[in-house]
Amino acid sequence: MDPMHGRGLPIRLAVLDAGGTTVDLASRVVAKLGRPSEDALVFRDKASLFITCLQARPDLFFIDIDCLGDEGELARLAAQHPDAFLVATASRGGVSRMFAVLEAGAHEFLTPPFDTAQIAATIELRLAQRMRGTRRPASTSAGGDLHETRAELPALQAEPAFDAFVGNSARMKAVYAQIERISASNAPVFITGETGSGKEMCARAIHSRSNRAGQPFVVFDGSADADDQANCSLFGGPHGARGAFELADGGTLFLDEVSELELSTQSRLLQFLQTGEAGAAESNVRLICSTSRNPAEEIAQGRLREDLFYRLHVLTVKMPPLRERRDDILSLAAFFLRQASAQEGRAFTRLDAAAQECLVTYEWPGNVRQLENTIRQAVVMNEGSILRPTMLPALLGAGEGASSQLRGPVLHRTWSRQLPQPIPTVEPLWMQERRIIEDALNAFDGNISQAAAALEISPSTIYRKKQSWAERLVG
Ligand SMILES: Nc1ncnc2c1ncn2[C@@H]1O[C@H](COP(=O)(O)OP(=O)(O)OP(=O)(O)O)[C@@H](O)[C@H]1O
Repeated sequence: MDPMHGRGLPIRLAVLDAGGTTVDLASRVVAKLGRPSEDALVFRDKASLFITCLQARPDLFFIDIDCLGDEGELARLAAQHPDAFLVATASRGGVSRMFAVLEAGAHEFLTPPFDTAQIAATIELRLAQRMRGTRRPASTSAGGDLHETRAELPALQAEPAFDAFVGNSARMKAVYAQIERISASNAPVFITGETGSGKEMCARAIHSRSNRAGQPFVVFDGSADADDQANCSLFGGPHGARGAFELADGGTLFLDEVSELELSTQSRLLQFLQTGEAGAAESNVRLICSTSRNPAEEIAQGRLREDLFYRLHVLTVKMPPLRERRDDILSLAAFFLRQASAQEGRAFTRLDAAAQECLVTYEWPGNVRQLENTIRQAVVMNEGSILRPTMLPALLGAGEGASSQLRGPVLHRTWSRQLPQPIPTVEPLWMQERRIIEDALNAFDGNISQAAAALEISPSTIYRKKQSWAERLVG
């Protein structure tokens, strides 16, 4: 049997369009396909498109590229829906734009005037080729497939992708490539990135891939000691006390938060970079420094010596914040869930769809460390095999407001050391409604038709509600 190839199975179409032209085009094209189709999922903004489609798994996308933003977002959508057929539209084209859009993962790039018959024929052909033998079973009805489609979500990759790093987003792949290139050199490395984004992990990966791998890797926290103490701790003290440079001899010294060192200690560091001497002795140490602050601002404020910065800034890595690589959130969450469950003796194996949605839409100002702490807290405080949104801190579910309050260019370091605190609120009506509907969906294992029948509403009401929650959560 070849269920997806059969013409009886309705096509699920998702459209992103701020104006209306793309919706109109999509419906005219789908009408010509000679296949049944479900009611189109129409989105006015990209955030609700991403969230809802993660579960709905459309077969066909019509995306107004101007509404989506840029080709990077298109690549993200294509990566999330490798089996779907992706049509990008724009009011204006151009060869270079067309190449960029197709390279990002679109199958077609259309600009007016649209030849709907031609487009339908192309899609028909490609759908038949691409969808043969894949995805939803033929018996699945339009309203009753959430369970099946969710089960078909690609298995979350819970294994490290590179050294100890979990995450296969394009941004992290670029970081992995940079680490590989940088490892072979002996030059200083300067790592920037918000707190908790993985700077120390990056330094460890550079060390473990370098020819110093068998030698010590010493971490020195520039924010930890007062000046005199920092000087001694780094360069050695009176009475032969060994400093971090000596301890790291032959290996790598990772100097975290370099701009928090006093300027006199920064001068001694500069001296090391100029002469190779740390304290009285010659030192064979590779220096990797980091900051979670903006170096330009630190220099402007007089907290970071400009000459030191330029000496350090030979090879650089920028760790992207988690909110700029949301593709990694669920893999990381699955990894931390498995790890925390094993360590805490719990039975959690997966996150339900609503919990996934909470995690994917949150801003994560404390980055990967905050995600790790959040999952661990949920695992420790709860029992069961499925992690649900009610087990997560209220801050994540609150979505609106919470994220914008916490968003900011420079996050204070101490933020990541704290777990998000629940915000006491009266639960708005739509949230209560969402909880009731989600409980019903859970009770019927995600089957929308059955949940709708039990709630005495229509399946399409559930779809509409889900769409409106997604809009509220990002709104
Ligand atoms: N890609 C990743 N995969 C798995 N774990 C990660 C990843 N990135 C970070 N972590 C984990 O997140 C936590 C924070 O990482 P790390 O200490 O490297 O961040 P940082 O940027 O150095 O933080 P800070 O600025 O506060 O010093 C660690 O427990 C680390 O193991």
